[in-house]
Amino acid sequence: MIAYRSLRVALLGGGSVGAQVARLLLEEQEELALRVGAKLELIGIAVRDVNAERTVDLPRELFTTDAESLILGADVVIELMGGIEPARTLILQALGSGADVVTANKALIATHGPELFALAEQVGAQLNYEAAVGGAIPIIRPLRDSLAGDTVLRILGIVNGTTNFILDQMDSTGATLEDALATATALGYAEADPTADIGGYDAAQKAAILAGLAFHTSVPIDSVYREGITGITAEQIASAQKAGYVVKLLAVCERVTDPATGIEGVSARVHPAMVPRDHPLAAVRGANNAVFVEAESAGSLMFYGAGAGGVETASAVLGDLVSLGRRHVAGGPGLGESTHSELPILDISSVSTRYSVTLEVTDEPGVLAAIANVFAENGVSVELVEQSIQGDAGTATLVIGTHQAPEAALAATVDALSSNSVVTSVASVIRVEGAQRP
Ligand SMILES: NC(=O)c1ccc[n+]([C@@H]2O[C@H](COP(=O)([O-])OP(=O)(O)OC[C@H]3O[C@@H](n4cnc5c(N)ncnc54)[C@H](O)[C@@H]3O)[C@@H](O)[C@H]2O)c1
Ligand SMILES: N[C@@H](CCO)C(=O)O
Ligand code: NA
Repeated sequence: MIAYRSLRVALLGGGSVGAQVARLLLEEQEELALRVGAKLELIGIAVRDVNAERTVDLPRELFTTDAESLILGADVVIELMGGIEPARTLILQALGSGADVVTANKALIATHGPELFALAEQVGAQLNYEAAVGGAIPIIRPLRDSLAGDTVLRILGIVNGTTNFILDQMDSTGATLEDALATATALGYAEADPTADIGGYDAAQKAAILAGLAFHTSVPIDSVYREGITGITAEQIASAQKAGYVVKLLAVCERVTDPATGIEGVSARVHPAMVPRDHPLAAVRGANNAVFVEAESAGSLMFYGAGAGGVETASAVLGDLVSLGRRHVAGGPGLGESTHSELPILDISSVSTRYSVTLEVTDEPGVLAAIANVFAENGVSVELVEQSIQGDAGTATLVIGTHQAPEAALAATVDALSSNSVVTSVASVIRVEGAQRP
């Protein structure tokens, strides 16, 4: 096939991902032209500082600080600057001028997605964002396209590499959270300010994007329940290990029916969870990511690989570019977002799951029965209890595993336990995920 025309590509951002995208665009120019049916001509790279040191050797004349002028002459704009502004305004300008857009910007898609998709649809432009979730791992296109004929029931995702690395270090070496974070920082996994990762904010943005695609519903970022890993202790990891579980920061997106109202909707939440060691997600080690999808007809699927890294993420960006380049050549509008279901977004209190509750209690006759009674009174069924007596202090540690129970019932149980005279402290409450859907 002979490339019959040229597509002018403007790159916004020349950092970790942008520099690799630029390199691959230049090095693979001929092959990419054959795949697209048009030459992909890199017309410039907008950066903050044209003189900044770069790890990739790129032609100096491509760099500019004038992003607005650069996008004026582009057929395709690739946004790899990150952050909300000026990325949002530049993408709106690009779409408005008829250009197609590729972005890796999960923060922007999670917070301003509807505005961007509406404009893209209005002008018939394409907006692709495979790199926004799971870096190199194909997960956006599978949900948007391959699974478009199925009904997705639930997604369990390890979508943040930094926290997975930290929890894996704690699990495999017994390290504290502080020590594991220091290792992650020294190895370049964690940012100087790790709040977005360890606070679960990055994962919550990805959960909002995944839930929206899976359930054909707009899922605002502020409707995603979020807990980070900052409260996770070496003791919790060791206790989970003893019981045959591993602790992971999970993004859980699922169809739920509120037990109180019977309303059917969807829920998206991010929190640490115990996962059985024989679940495929337990095998996701280090900074890797994986998204486990349960669909009505397809059954269980897992998408696994590098969730970050400059060149790995560049793979997803180039895939998006080739895909929209082909459509650009063939003509016709882009793939619109599918949000026709607009299911109610239900609060975390509507969710039912299993829990592991660790209590410090006084060690005397009748305590076990009293504790069991509190669970029963609040409608939470106990699956197993483990007790370890702590020397001569007259206290014992109880680890109680529950059957599936509504979040609201568990919260009421924990409240009642906290004020019960035999309970010295509720040491830990952690959700248990990865069981078959009932
Ligand atoms: N690095 C990864 O592994 C990874 C993985 C998945 C997604 N992403 C996403 O990819 C995007 C880029 O990430 P990165 O790691 O390459 O970032 P980076 O910080 O390494 O690079 C950002 C680039 O954008 C330029 N830039 C930033 N603000 C600008 C402005 N106002 N005007 C002009 N230029 C500006 C900077 O000069 C720099 O060249 C982000 O949205 C990020 O969330 C990154
Ligand atoms: N900070 C993110 C980068 C990829 O989005 C992570 O640790 O996974
Ligand atoms: Na991806």
